[in-house]
Amino acid sequence: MDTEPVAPHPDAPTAGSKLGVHFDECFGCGNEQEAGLHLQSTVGEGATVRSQFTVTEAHQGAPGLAHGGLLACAFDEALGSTVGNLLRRPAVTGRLETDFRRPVPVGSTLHIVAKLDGVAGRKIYVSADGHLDAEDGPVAVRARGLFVTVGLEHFTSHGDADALEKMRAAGRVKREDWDINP
Ligand SMILES: CCCCCCCC/C=C\CCCCCCCC(=O)SCCNC(=O)CCNC(=O)[C@H](O)C(C)(C)COP(=O)(O)OP(=O)(O)OC[C@H]1O[C@@H](n2cnc3c(N)ncnc32)[C@H](O)[C@@H]1OP(=O)(O)O
Repeated sequence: MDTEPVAPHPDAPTAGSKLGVHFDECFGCGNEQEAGLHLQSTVGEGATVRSQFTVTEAHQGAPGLAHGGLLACAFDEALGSTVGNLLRRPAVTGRLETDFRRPVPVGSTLHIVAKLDGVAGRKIYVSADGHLDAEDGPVAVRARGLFVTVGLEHFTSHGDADALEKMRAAGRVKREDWDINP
């Protein structure tokens, strides 16, 4: 199936909108994960989302340097948030590819710009660049992801049966936020 260009959903948040936490216990963005990444995201121009996170001592691999898997986690979150918020489709990561181009030291902030690249049926292609310490800083990490659209039952049948209720109770993602039959 050919990949088609994709535009944000008509009800997607507009450029400049700050995106909230989608789940308090999420390692990527949640407030209740002390050692988590606490990624903060804002919708950018076009089909983009801008995210930042600061590397702490909890994220080390080698002394003083971010663990590559943790950096991949940041991109998973940034790309997933781009898909979820801009397309309003429930989707999970099928494939995540990362290029580590420069070391990322503890204390540095990664500025991630993620964009929608296209869709082919249930497959959603996204990519992102992570700039070191400034929006126009050198690219330290680059990632490409394939997300696959799923039904909401993916989360309740494979994860927590009460997943949707828990997110709704916390004022987070609601069933009506999703375009379930795009
Ligand atoms: C105001 C706005 C409100 C809106 C609300 C927004 C709020 C914010 C929202 C959201 C933020 C979220 C942030 C979270 C970020 C983190 C995300 C994660 O980390 S997710 C966890 C890790 N991923 C998994 O656990 C998946 C495990 N895998 C699976 O469950 C399955 O393998 C699945 C669903 C991916 C696919 O399984 P199948 O049986 O449904 O479908 P099949 O046929 O296998 O695949 C469909 C198509 O995709 C391709 N595909 C699947 N995996 C692939 C791969 N690894 N590489 C290449 N192609 C792959 C296949 O070849 C197929 O393509 P062909 O249709 O045939 O062309």
